[in-house]
Amino acid sequence: MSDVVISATGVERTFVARGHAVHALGPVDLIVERGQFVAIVGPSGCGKSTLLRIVAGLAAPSAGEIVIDRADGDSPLCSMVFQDYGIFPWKTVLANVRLPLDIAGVARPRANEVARDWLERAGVAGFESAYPATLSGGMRQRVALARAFVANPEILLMDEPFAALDAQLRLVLQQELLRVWEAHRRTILFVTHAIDEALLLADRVVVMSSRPGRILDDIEVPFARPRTRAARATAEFGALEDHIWRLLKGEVEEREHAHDVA
Ligand SMILES: Nc1ncnc2c1ncn2[C@@H]1O[C@H](COP(=O)(O)OP(=O)(O)OP(=O)(O)O)[C@@H](O)[C@H]1O
Repeated sequence: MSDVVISATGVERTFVARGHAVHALGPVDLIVERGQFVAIVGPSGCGKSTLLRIVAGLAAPSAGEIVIDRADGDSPLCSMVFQDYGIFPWKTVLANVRLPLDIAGVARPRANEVARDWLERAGVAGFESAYPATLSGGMRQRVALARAFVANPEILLMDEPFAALDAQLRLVLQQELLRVWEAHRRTILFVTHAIDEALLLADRVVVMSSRPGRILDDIEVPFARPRTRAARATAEFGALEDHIWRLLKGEVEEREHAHDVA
């Protein structure tokens, strides 16, 4: 029996801006099983962030239905990790990571212990008293990851979390995320513009059309982990990358053509 955690049926979202309705998303049907790592790729403005916000309960669908099945009623539903870290500059690293536990009313000694444990796992041990401004982008994103995992959410929603990092750092943090995910198996929805990142990390890659974002393809990634440099250099990996690239390229070209005609 499969264990479905996210079940979206006919989900759509329309925004009204300056008197005009913008059909941003959908209809989208999406089933995600518990513990799956799902990457979402799609052209700019196709509604990827909107979809994450709907899953998080931060935005309501204009049509359709989304059902989230919680395995543990005590855990928060979702934690979000953004490209710009989303950590508070006026709080120390420890206080930032401890925040979800403070909100949950966990006693301070226990909260500090759990937060320190996650800082160590995320590779930021020793920086507990530092303020975010004194840290590099990579360190800040590690703090954001530690805070997301501390919350022990049912679902981790990651919106281009590594997009602002340089290529080497991005590789390091991708590996760190996989290491933590393999140990703790949270369900992850991970939005990225990088096809290779999606194929490196995810169990499934959901490819979206240009706005209004619909699902063009939903691909099971057939490569065993760890997906080493050698595995990524194979013809199979290249062919899948190419397939996704062609889908996205077609979408972008079609949209540009529509603009030319208009
Ligand atoms: N609050 C809002 N009011 C009006 N329009 C909005 C609002 N939020 C998003 N949109 C529009 O909805 C569309 C989808 O936006 P969204 O941010 O979800 O796309 P995205 O795929 O995440 O984009 P990107 O890849 O550029 O981050 C865009 O055209 C955007 O301008």
